[in-house]
Amino acid sequence: MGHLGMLKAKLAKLRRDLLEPSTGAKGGPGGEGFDVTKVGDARVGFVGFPSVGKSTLLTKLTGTYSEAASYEFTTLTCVPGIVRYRGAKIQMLDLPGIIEGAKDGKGRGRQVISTARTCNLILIVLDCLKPLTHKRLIEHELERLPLTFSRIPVDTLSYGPYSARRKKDRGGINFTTTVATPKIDLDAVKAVCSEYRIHNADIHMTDDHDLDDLVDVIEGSRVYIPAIYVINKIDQITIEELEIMSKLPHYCPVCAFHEWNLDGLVEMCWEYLDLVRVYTKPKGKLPDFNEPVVLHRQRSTVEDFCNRIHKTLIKQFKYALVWGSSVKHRPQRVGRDHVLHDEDIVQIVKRI
Ligand SMILES: Nc1nc2c(ncn2[C@@H]2O[C@H](COP(=O)(O)OP(=O)(O)OP(=O)(O)O)[C@@H](O)[C@H]2O)c(=O)[nH]1
Ligand SMILES: [K+]
Ligand SMILES: [Mg+2]
Repeated sequence: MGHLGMLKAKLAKLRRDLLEPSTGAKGGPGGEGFDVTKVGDARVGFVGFPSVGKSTLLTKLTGTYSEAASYEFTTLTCVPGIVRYRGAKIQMLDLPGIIEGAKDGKGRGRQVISTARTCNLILIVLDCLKPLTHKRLIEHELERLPLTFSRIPVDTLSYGPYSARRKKDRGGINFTTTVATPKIDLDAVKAVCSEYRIHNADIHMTDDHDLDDLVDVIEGSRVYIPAIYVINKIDQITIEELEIMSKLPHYCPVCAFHEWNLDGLVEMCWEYLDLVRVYTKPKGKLPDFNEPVVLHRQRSTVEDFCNRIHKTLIKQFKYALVWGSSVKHRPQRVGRDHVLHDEDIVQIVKRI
């Protein structure tokens, strides 16, 4: 027994070593995510402590096998699967378990967190027998997750007294102003940006403001990733306990193993992803209800719709005809800035 115990401990230690990033390769300030291609209309990442059931959940939800076992750190990499729901393709990512200290580079923590940043929704998977302690620890690890800038299109970063234009990957921080003797200088701006992990941006100030204003502008432009707490293994608790957990906001109780409430979870993901399905209608033909163009609610204008169909379509755009809840008349003629609703039908009329 003693010998077996020692072997088990050694094995666990070796598995943990496997997870440690090799010396010196800490992956930069944000760390590098796993190299998994984004496919589909939205991406959902599973984050949680080891052995809470993330891989079991992926296998049951998507049909893509991800190894599950009773020992910790069974999953050492990112395993993608796909769920098709209401005409949309949702990519789901099973990730290695994270442990306390993940964000400081423990285990594959940084890689997991970097990958989580690329998601449109995060499922924080908890074991219902230890939800509260785990929940606090995970939230602490994810604390820097609110995205700064990374999902905001370049030309919309113009707020209040500042306009900040984010460059793609290089150029550093530039600061320009029309104020003769500004209260702040480039070094100060750089310091603030670095706190927010903004490494490349052009920041222009038209009136004399201080650093607090800059912080407010950046704070105001942060994009948060929605999250659902998936409480797994509810086969282990009583109905009374389950009832309490079901009432908590953003909680979704499931049993991955027996596939209990997985439909409920997918429905909740759909709701939190806030997607908009738009059906295309070619002239003189019926709309295509099988393959909707799936947009995100924040980016669901007619122009966004066109860009998803073809890069150059907007250049030939004259107007669009829209049927659905976003318009009063059916059809109604609209311009490129018109915001589309879920299940609208659109016909693009081109200039000749
Ligand atoms: N009772 C019960 N056990 C479950 C449930 N879901 C998963 N398990 C078990 O929990 C253990 C861990 O499951 P995994 O899917 O490997 O967990 P994981 O979160 O992917 O673990 P790591 O990859 O090691 O981080 C396995 O023995 C599963 O069979 C469930 O709903 N109920
Ligand atoms: K496991
Ligand atoms: Mg796993």
